[in-house]
Amino acid sequence: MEERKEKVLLVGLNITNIFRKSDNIEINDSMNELEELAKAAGADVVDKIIQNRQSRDVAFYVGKGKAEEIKVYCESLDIDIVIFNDELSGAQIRNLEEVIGIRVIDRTALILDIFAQRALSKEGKLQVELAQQKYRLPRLYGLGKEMSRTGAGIGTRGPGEQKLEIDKRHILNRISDIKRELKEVKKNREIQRSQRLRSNIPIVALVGYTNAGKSTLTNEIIKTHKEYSKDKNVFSKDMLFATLDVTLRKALLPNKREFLVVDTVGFVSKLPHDLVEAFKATLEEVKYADLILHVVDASNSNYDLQMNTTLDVLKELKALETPVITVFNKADKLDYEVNAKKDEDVVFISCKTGYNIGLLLDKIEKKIMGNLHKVAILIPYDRGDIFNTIKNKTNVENFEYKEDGIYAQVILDESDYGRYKDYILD
Ligand SMILES: Nc1nc2c(ncn2[C@@H]2O[C@H](COP(=O)(O)OP(=O)(O)OP(=O)(O)O)[C@@H](O)[C@H]2O)c(=O)[nH]1
Ligand SMILES: [Mg+2]
Repeated sequence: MEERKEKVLLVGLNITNIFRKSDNIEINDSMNELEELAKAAGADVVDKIIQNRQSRDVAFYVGKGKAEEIKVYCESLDIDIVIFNDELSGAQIRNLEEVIGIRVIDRTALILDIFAQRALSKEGKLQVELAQQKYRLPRLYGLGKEMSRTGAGIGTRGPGEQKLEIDKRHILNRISDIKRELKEVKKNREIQRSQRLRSNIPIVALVGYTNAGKSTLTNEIIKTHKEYSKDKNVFSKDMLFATLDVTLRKALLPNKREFLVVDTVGFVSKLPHDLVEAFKATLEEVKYADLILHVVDASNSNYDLQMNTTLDVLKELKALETPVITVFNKADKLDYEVNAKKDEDVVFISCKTGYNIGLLLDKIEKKIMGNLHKVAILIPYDRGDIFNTIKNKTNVENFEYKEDGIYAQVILDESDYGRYKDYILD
C-alpha cells in the first residue's frame, strides 16, 4: 500500500534589516531550495509563505499574529506539517506547535531527516544518528507531544535500529555509544587509507554543492578503467542529497596510470553544524586527496554562492592547500557561448553531452602527475605525520635526524610539491 504523502506548508523569514548580510541567498531562492529539500524528504509541498520582518521573533520566530494566521491557513488546506526555513529553538517549536496545532519542524530537522532516509553505510547511519541526537538534546523541553513521537513521518525518522528516545539520559548514553562505535569504524578506515597511500595511487576527490553532478561525473570518469562495468556506477539523481556515502572507484588517466575517484556528499547552504561535524570524518578522504575537482552547476543562477558554500566547508576541513580544478558542469544548459577559459585550473564540461570530458582528464593527468621534482625537505619534529605520509608515498629510504627536523632527499609529484612547499629547502 502506498503511503499518503505528508502535506506541508513552508514558511520563511525575510529579514529586511539594512544590516543584513548581502551575500545571503535571496529569500526566494532559499525557499525554492527548501521546497526541493522537502520533496527530497517525500513531502507534498502545498504552499510557501514568506514573512517580512526586521528580526526574528524570539518566541514565535514569525510573530504570534502570523502564527495564528498560519493556523487558519493550515486548517483550510488540511496541512500535516509546517516547515520553517531556519533553525528554531526548542521554545519556538513548542510555542508554534501550541498555536498552530500541528507538527512544526525546521530546516535542520528536515535535512537530518533526508540524511536519515538515505544513509547506507554503517558509518553514515551512525553519523546521522549522532547529529540527530545532538539536535534533539537541547530541544527536549521544546519537543511537545507532536514532536516526541518517533516514526511519525518527516523529522522523526532515524537511521538506526534504535528508536530515538526522548529522555535526556538515554540520549546522552546513546551519544557516547555512537561515538565509541564511530571510533572503531574510523580505525578501520585509517588502515585502509594508509594502505592506499602506500600503494601510491593518486586520489582525486569530487566535491561541490548538492545536485551539481558529482556522481554523474564520477560515472563518466570511471568508464576509463578496464575493469569498468555498469554495476560500478554510483547513484546519481536529480534530487538534493542523492549521495550520502563517500565512495571510491578506480579510473585511468590518458597515460594509463591508475587513479582513485572519490565521490562525496554534496553541500547545501545553512547545512546544520552538527551534520558538518558528523560528516567531517567521512570527508577526511578529501583532505588526503591529491587533487580536488570542485564541481559546479554552471546553469544554476546561484552558482557563485554555491561555490562559496563549498569553499567554506573545504576551509573547515583544512583542505584548502590541496590543488583544485574548478569544473563548471551542465554547460549544455547554458544559453550563451561558453568560453572554455585558457586558465589551466578551470574547465567547462557537460556530463550529458560528453563535452570536454577528455580535456578534463588531460587536466587531471597534468595536475596529478605534473613534473616530478627532486628536492630536499626538512620536516619539523612536530609534523611527523607529514614525514610519514611523504615517506610512504615516495618510498624514501635515506633520511637524517637533524637538530631542527627530519632531512631527506625525495622526488615529489606536482601536487605534493605544491602541498609541502613550506618544507622544501632551496
Ligand atoms: N543537463 C545536464 N544535467 C546534468 C549534467 N550532469 C549531471 N546532470 C544531472 O544533474 C542531476 C544531479 O546529478 P548528480 O550527479 O546526482 O549530482 P550530485 O552532485 O552527485 O548530487 P548530490 O549527490 O545530491 O550531492 C542529475 O539529474 C543528473 O542527470 C549535465 O552535464 N547536464
Ligand atoms: Mg551524488
